[in-house]
Amino acid sequence: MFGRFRTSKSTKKQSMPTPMVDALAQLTSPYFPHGVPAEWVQLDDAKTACLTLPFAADNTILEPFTTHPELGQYQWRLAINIAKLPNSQPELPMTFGNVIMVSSGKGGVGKSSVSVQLAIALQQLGATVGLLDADIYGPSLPTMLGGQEQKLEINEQNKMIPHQRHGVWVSSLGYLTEAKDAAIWRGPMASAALQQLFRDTKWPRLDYLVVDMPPGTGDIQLTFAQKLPITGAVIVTTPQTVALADAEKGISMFRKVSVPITGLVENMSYYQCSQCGHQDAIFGDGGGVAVAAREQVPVLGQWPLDARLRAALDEGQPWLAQHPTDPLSQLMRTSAMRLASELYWQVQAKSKES
Ligand SMILES: Nc1ncnc2c1ncn2[C@@H]1O[C@H](COP(=O)(O)OP(=O)(O)OP(=O)(O)O)[C@@H](O)[C@H]1O
Repeated sequence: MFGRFRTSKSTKKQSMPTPMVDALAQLTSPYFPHGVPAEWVQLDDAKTACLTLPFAADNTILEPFTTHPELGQYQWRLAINIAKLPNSQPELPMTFGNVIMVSSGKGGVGKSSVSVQLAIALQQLGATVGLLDADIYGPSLPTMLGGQEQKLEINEQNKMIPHQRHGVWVSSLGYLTEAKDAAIWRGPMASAALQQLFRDTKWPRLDYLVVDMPPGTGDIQLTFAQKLPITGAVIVTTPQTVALADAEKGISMFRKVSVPITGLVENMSYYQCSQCGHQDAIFGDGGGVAVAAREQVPVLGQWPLDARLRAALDEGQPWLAQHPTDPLSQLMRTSAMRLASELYWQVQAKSKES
């Protein structure tokens, strides 16, 4: 289901009819804010077309093509060839793929859970993904992904070999030390350790590196945002008023250091009763969406508070990995697709400005 061709080269090139080029340019979809560039499409033959995307996606992105009066005359297939985008530190070499920081002003809003699930979702969308646990005071990724008993190996070049968990390459202090020992690290020591973890992990060729940041907007987050090559940041918040003020602080911190905010995930948006399906906005209704609108940040998704998500993470077996076709997993994959496309389009827009 999630396998993807990496390139779309076909031997014979068919020329594209003008109505098709026009329809592509005018196609409307959240993933294509400016239409679809004709060079992303290739006709395999008179009836089949291939869309090659520079960001991670699954076949659901083809829906507006297959239902379009003009484009729907073709059978569509999807290929991806993920672009390596410029980052916030142009002078630093980009060896980690596109770096996405997942951040929250307030603790406990589900930042680590969202990081894990976005990383797995991006991998399910055909990308090679790394996940860095920068939440140095409480590295929780080993619990959420499992494999705590297996310590990270160090090679002859003193580089850490990341673990592969549920298809994602993971590096965490929690795989080096006990979580309780990591908590003693403070200030400059923590900041240096983080940068070391970032650089001294022997990542394979990644399309995306998702970084689970420590909660808050203090010095450590600021140093990290300034010193590392970041492509975009994701803000996680609950709809609760106390979380929203901190989410806004996070947004302004990233803006101060010129890191683009790719989008916002509103986590625990509502609770859905597993018995009757009734939805209850127990942390308030749409607060994250309102902040996003005010700050002009795209909403990547509104995720429910769901006991199945929590139980799966507690067991080190994330829901997405265990139930990839479940609607809840599709919802998280849709957010990841939105993240990948926003990252691409925002960076494109910025490079056109400069
Ligand atoms: N949408 C959700 N539905 C159910 N449980 C959730 C959801 N999101 C997070 N949780 C649970 O809430 C708890 C806190 O989540 P998590 O550790 O991801 O938060 P955090 O913001 O990273 O916390 P910290 O500030 O400690 O780093 C975890 O037990 C997690 O499984």
